[in-house]
Amino acid sequence: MIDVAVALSVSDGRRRFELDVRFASQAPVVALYGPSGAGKSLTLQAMAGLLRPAAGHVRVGGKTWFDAAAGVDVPAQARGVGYLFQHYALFPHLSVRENVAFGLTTWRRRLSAADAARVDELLESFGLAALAHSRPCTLSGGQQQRVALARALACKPQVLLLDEPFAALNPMLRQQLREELAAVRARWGIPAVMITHDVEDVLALANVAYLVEGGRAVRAVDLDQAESRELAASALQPAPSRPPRPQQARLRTLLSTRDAA
Ligand SMILES: Nc1ncnc2c1ncn2[C@@H]1O[C@H](COP(=O)(O)OP(=O)(O)OP(=O)(O)O)[C@@H](O)[C@H]1O
Repeated sequence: MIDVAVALSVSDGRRRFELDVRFASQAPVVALYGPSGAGKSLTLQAMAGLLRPAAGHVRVGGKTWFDAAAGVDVPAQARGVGYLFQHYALFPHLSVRENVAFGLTTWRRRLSAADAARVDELLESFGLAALAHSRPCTLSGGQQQRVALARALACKPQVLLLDEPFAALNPMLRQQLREELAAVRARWGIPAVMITHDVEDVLALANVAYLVEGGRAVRAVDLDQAESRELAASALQPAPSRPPRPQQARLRTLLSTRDAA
């Protein structure tokens, strides 16, 4: 169960943005979908403990990571989050294998045999074994993305937080990597929250999608109950100026929760 209710305000002195996002889902893959600047990345950062909300809570898999009322605020490094950043953020001076193993090592400890086996399994799963000793700058975009995914999974996270995981890839690679991610995520049984602008990502990977607009989750779409990809895609269009269509009545049934809260 992923249960998020975060309220916070960010300001750089001239601009101010109010975030008040709530959603709760048992789904293995939750998508946060919506226009640029809607508050999706801030939500993920608050889940990861990189931003401290003024109010609300973050609960994942029965554990409370943050609860403003109860004074709970588990440090980011203790939350068990596998975070995939938009631009991968690989360490350029480390090899592929060292990047994947990064979260499992400390400056004085070598990898345990079990951790080393896990790293090797991830390298194998993502087709990276032959590149294990290469540096990130010598890899293609798709290969770099696989390294970032493997690194996010290496520390056995409670949840994967994926910020636009496929945005930098060409359409063919996107499709391939969606399939790889879906397979590996399911095999390791780790729930994920994914930010995306791309309806295809939602349709390929998510069980439920929350449309985020203006700092709020304004609508939930249960994709497991979607009657068709077309209907699900229609349901995810932002509200303004959507022309009335014959499917509208059927679409309403897709919107299992009109207000995501
Ligand atoms: N430190 C900050 N100070 C002021 N405004 C901020 C700060 N951080 C983020 N914002 C603003 O908050 C809003 C939400 O940002 P956020 O990064 O969550 O959007 P997003 O939905 O992830 O967008 P995108 O899809 O483009 O990545 C944006 O308008 C952004 O400019």
